[in-house]
Order: sequence, then C-alpha cells, then structure tokens
Amino acid sequence: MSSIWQETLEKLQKDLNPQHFSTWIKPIRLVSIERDTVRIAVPNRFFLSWIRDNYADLIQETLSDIGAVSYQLQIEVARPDEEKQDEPAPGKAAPSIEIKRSGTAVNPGVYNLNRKYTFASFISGSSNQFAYAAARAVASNPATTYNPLFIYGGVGLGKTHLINAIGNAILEENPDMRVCYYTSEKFMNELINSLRYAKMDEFRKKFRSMDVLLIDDVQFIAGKERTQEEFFHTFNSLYESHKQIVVTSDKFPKEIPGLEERLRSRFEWGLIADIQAPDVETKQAILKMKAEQNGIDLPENVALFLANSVSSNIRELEGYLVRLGAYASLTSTPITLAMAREVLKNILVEKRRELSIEEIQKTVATHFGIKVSDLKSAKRLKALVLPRQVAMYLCRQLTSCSYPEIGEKFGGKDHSTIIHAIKKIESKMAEDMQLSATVASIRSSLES
Ligand SMILES: Nc1ncnc2c1ncn2[C@@H]1O[C@H](COP(=O)(O)OP(=O)(O)OP(=O)(O)O)[C@@H](O)[C@H]1O
Repeated sequence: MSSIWQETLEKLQKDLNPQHFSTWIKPIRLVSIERDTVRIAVPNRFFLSWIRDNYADLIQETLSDIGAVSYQLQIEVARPDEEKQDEPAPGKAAPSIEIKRSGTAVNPGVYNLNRKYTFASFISGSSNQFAYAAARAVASNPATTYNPLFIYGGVGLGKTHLINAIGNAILEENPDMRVCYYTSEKFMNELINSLRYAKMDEFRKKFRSMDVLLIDDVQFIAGKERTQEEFFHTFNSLYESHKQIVVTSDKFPKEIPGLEERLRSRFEWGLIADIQAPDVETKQAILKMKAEQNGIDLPENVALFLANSVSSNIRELEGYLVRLGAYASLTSTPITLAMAREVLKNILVEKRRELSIEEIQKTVATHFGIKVSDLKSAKRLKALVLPRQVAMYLCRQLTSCSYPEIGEKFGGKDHSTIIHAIKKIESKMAEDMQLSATVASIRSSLES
C-alpha cells in the first residue's frame, strides 16, 4: 500500500515548487492506508492546519488518481513515539524480517526509534555538552561505562533527540542488537493492556530481552504503583544481565515527586547528566542546521533575532522557523529581519519585549552595588571585572545586539573583549553554582 503513497509523493514532487515540497510534503509520514481511508501524520499542530488549508485537497486528489480509489484523508499530529519502526501491537508476534528497498534487512528487535534523531543532527554547546558526551560514551560502549544513564532537563531541550541518537548509534555499530525506545507513558499503556489481556509473560519477555532499553520522560510513572513495580523488575533484570538502560526525565531523580525510593536509588547508580537551557550561539547553530535541512534560506541576523527572542525551548524555536519558511515560500519573498518581526510579532511580543543594554547595565550594577560607570570603565579591580563580564554576557543573551554594538556601550571596547568576557563567564558558570544562580536571578529580574 505504501507504494501508492510513494507514487503520490513522486507526483507531488513533480507538481510542486521544490521548496514547498520539501517544507510541507516531505515531513509527512504515512500512518496507514485502510480501504478508502489514508491516515497521515505531520510534525505539529501548526503544520496540520497549514496542510489542511493548503495541501489536503491536492494530496487527496493525487492519492485517489494513483490508487484509483476515492480516498478520504485523515491528518493527525505525530507523537514522537509514533515515529516508529515495525512495532508489533502488544500481544502480537514481532514482524518477520522485512527487506528494505535498499535490500538491507530490517532488525525486528528495534522498537520505536526515531531514525532522524542522530548525533550528527544534534548540536552540542556548553548547555548540553555533558549530556552529549555521556550519550556518546554510552553509545560507543553500551552497558560498560555508565549504566544507567539518566538525562534530565527542561521541556524541549533535546532529551528525546539525544536518547534516540544513542539507540541509532548503537545500532550502527551493532545492527543485530535489540534496542527499544519507549516513553514511560507508552510503557504504562502497554502494561495495562498486557494485564487486561493476560499477556504479562509476553510483556516481560519483550522488555527483558532488550540489549538497550531507552525510556523517555520517566517522571510520568511516578505515583503509578504497578508501573513502577514492573519497571523496577525490568530494570533489575536488564541491569543484572549487563544491558544498557537510558532514562530521561524533566527532573533530577530526587526531585520527582511520587517516585519510589528503590527506583530513585537505581537511577543514581550510574551517571546523571543534565541539559541546560541553550545559549544564543547554540540556538543559532540549531536554527541554521534545521533551516538547511528544510531548505529554508535563513539570514544570520534573523537567526540571531529568533535565538534571542525564544527563551530556551528548541521545539518552539523550530516552530517559528517553520512559520517563517512557510511565509517566505508562500509569498515568494526572502526571509528578512523586518519580515520575521512582522510575521512573528504577536507571538514574540507577548513573550518578551527587547531589553536595552542600558537596562541590563543598571540592573547588574545595582545587584553588585557598583556604579554603571564602573561597568563601562577599564578598571581591572576584581570587584568590577566580574560584574562587567556578567553584564556583557547578559547583554548578549537578552538583546539582539552584536558584539561590536555591546562593546560600544561598554565604553568603546573591542568586540574581542566582549567575546572573551562572555566565554569567561560561561566557563565560570559551568564550575561555579553560586555564580550560575546569581546570573539566573539577575536574568529573571530583568525578564519579569
Ligand atoms: N542540541 C540540539 N541540536 C539539534 N536539535 C535539537 C537540539 N536540542 C533540541 N533539538 C530539537 O528540538 C526539538 C525538541 O527536542 P526534544 O523533543 O528532544 O526535547 P525534549 O527535551 O525531549 O522535550 P520534552 O521535555 O517535551 O520531552 C527536536 O526537534 C530536536 O531535534
């Protein structure tokens, strides 16, 4: 059936402008074709309404022409764990080995991995360096170095991406390994189904036969007694057989309310790595890569504007990029700063008004009990150097000013001085929790 979809895609590719095709059609995934209903999944809600308004009729007509059936199109938003590969429903036997079009065998012991989340498509910066290095170490030597690996961080910061990248990298080196990616919610639902249909033996066998178990968003099992118990036994069984376990969460194990003590302590056995909010440079680099992947021509200053406008959530950042790409493509105009400001004005204005360098200088000076003129001076006193560097760092984080513009407002300093100061603060913050907390508190008072 998917050959109908394949042919539909080929036809649409011929009929549509290449950028429209790569922005809107390529990311669509076929879910199923059953009788006269074709279900497709799209990456997010914005995408869904765009497809509905602009492409649904065309897709439906093309499908119907090719399949010689009057198809109804159903469009839904893909959940990350639905981007699956050959996952058997609970209780059903795993599919027999399939042959990909390239001729390579598909490993039936791989569950739900999202193939597009790889290390190659993950940008590492100071905010995620530790988690990234730990993930790579685990991928190179599963079940030897860090077991379990516990990755935690805020919403949309790349946990799902990284945990899938581990699975994909392991499979590249060990194509026959059994690798399973599940959200903890899906684990729970499958458990409930298995209990209901008396399939617990199969459930246990499946999870305990994995070489690599990747559980995303484990915080959801907190407070779910039966799920925690089953997960605990799965964990023990895998751990004792020297199989790799990787878990992600939005919180540090100790901070997950309702998480059983025995699970919490096991999560602390291995390595705990955090992902912090990305800095402006990392956000820019991610934007550039995503723009390239989607065939969107994104000028440097617009990338900087977006990176400065969105607090930290990369998913949100991607949403804005898609919106700009769509606007540019549909109006056949290039993306410019003015256009980006206009297209995103309602969303971004609500999020944050642009802070001025002067406001930042004033707040930092007050915090440290010094004068604004001291921040702008060249005095090398220790009591002035740190606040000055903090102020420069925050100016870069919270405004869209360039290094030379910031330098200008700090008594005409060279851009290299600003870059140096920012690097210095970033590395100090990585080691000094107290300084990190100070910067975070100044930042939140500026943003409130
Ligand atoms: N460092 C990065 N490099 C490239 N892409 C990234 C990076 N961090 C996040 N992303 C992208 O941002 C989007 C959101 O990331 P992801 O779903 O992994 O976040 P998450 O931390 O799992 O969020 P949630 O808490 O909602 O589960 C994805 O499309 C992912 O590819």
